[in-house]
Amino acid sequence: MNLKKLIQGLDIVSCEGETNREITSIHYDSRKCQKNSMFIAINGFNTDGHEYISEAIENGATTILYKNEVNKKQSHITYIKVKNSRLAMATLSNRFYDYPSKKMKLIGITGTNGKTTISFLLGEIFKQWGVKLGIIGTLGNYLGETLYKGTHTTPESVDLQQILHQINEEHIPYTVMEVSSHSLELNRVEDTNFDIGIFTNLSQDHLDFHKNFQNYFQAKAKLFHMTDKANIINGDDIYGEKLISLSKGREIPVYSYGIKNNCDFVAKNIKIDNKGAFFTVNIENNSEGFYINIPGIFSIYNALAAIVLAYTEGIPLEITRKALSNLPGVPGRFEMLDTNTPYGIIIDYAHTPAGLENILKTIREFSKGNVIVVFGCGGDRDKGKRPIMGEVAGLYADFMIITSDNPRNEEPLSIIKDIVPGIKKTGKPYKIIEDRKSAIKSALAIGKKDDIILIAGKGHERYQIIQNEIIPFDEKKIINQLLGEGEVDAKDD
Ligand SMILES: CC(=O)N[C@H]1[C@@H](OP(=O)(O)OP(=O)(O)OC[C@H]2O[C@@H](n3ccc(=O)[nH]c3=O)[C@H](O)[C@@H]2O)O[C@H](CO)[C@@H](O)[C@@H]1O[C@H](C)C(=O)N[C@@H](C)C(=O)N[C@H](CCC(=O)O)C(=O)O
Ligand SMILES: Nc1ncnc2c1ncn2[C@@H]1O[C@H](COP(=O)(O)OP(=O)(O)OP(=O)(O)O)[C@@H](O)[C@H]1O
Ligand SMILES: N[C@H](CCC[C@H](N)C(=O)O)C(=O)O
Ligand SMILES: [Mg+2]
Repeated sequence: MNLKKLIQGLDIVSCEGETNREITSIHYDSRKCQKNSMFIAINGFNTDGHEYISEAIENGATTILYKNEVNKKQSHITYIKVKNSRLAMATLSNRFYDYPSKKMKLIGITGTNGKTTISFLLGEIFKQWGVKLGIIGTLGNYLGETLYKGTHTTPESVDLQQILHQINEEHIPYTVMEVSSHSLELNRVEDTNFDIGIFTNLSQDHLDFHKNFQNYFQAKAKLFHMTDKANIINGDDIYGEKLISLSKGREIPVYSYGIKNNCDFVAKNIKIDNKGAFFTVNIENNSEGFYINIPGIFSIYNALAAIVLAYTEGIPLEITRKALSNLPGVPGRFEMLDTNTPYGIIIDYAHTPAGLENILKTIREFSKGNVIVVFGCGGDRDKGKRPIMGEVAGLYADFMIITSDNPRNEEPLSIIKDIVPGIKKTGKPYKIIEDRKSAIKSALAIGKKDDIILIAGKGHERYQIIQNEIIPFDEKKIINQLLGEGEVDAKDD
């Protein structure tokens, strides 16, 4: 694309050098720059992109978009100074790929827990409907049936617009994407045209980044001002209620869902067993029955969000009903392993106090024996959630093994030390085993008939992040190996 055209109307502080040149790609990482590309220098939290400008040029960048001062400018390079390089990157990426979000129906999901699960429920509903759906989220980016692995739940703006463009190229009419609070705060989704926004819930997470709950909520709330067709909101969540009042000022419909409050779509006649949950919803004056084959009250909330979206899109209720009752399972979410053990083993991605509480409460309801939980907390992430997770585990489990999750650059034992005071409040027995594999091994050795062992926190992840290294760590394979038997259950491998 011609640079002059690309930067037209952009809020530019200064521009030096030739603007009549072709830009073949846009990059925020100097190591990825190609011939005739644009490098956008971002002043990050760890390092400063401005330090890599010469490397970007060596790799072929001919245009540099930047925010801070740049010394030693080269005459054959174009330098464009802006006030906010992340924001400019989002605007330029959107234009570079010719506004891809405008050419599809885009559904954004935000909230602390449930985003990936709801996107998978929608994936199954659309599959049954026979309409292609792109999915962008924690598990990667699905273009129809093809999975492209990603590094973030919500990609950086350039990557996001490139994926949306690819979705257009493949003639996929709908996309559902998880919109993380980081992405809303860091302008990754700026200028993206969302049709519908879905809100799941808000509870403690990511306060390392947002600093306080109000900022966290404000970041999430942005999505509901970016939508132009409808907002679908959990009316039982207090932050959902706030969003409903905020959305009322907008000229688009707001559909609320819930169990307790006076919502537009309310689940009633709830019956939960160890395989799933049945409930009815009043739709067009008919009491419609649904069964989701994932247990737990939280599954009903996830199902409701998907049902409302499907209903408002005109998807026949029969299709939604069939999809929800035959879900193939969401990788790493309430994944009950198929083992020959006298106890059950569940792998789940619960990594927040609310997530852990929901899953443990659900297991508690159907477990005939003891509930044993193996978990830790991520390093370099919200420290405040650690003792709360300890307390939640103590309240609902019979025995806990506290271990490492992704310690990143923290000392695993100091993370564990932050969890312990919460457990101590409950007086429940626990053990500390820093090495996650040994912790799992110990749980398998303790397990007795009818017990449930929950291995929480890492879900679909197949690695551990220790310092800056990503080390292979596949919980299913490890359990398999420890049990010394054949395949445990390799359905999503
Ligand atoms: C807090 C956060 O989100 N940080 C993101 C941010 O990093 P940053 O601003 O600190 O960047 P930096 O590492 O200081 O580097 C500054 C710039 O120098 C560039 N650079 C760096 C080195 C080099 O050799 N050359 C070069 O050009 C980098 O590409 C970058 O553009 O911008 C980077 C580039 O896009 C992201 O990779 C990085 O995600 C980090 C790795 C991360 O872990 N993010 C997590 C917390 C996250 O975003 N999670 C949410 C999900 C959360 C949820 O559960 O809801 C997500 O959407 O994935
Ligand atoms: N509606 C819900 N309410 C509370 N907890 C939930 C809900 N849905 C799922 N969970 C719990 O949270 C965990 C994570 O679920 P999921 O991956 O769907 O959330 P997410 O919002 O995509 O998380 P992330 O922010 O990490 O992408 C699940 O493994 C489960 O334990
Ligand atoms: N999306 C979440 C994932 C947490 C998963 C957990 N295993 C951890 O590393 O803390 C985050 O970035 O906080
Ligand atoms: Mg997710």
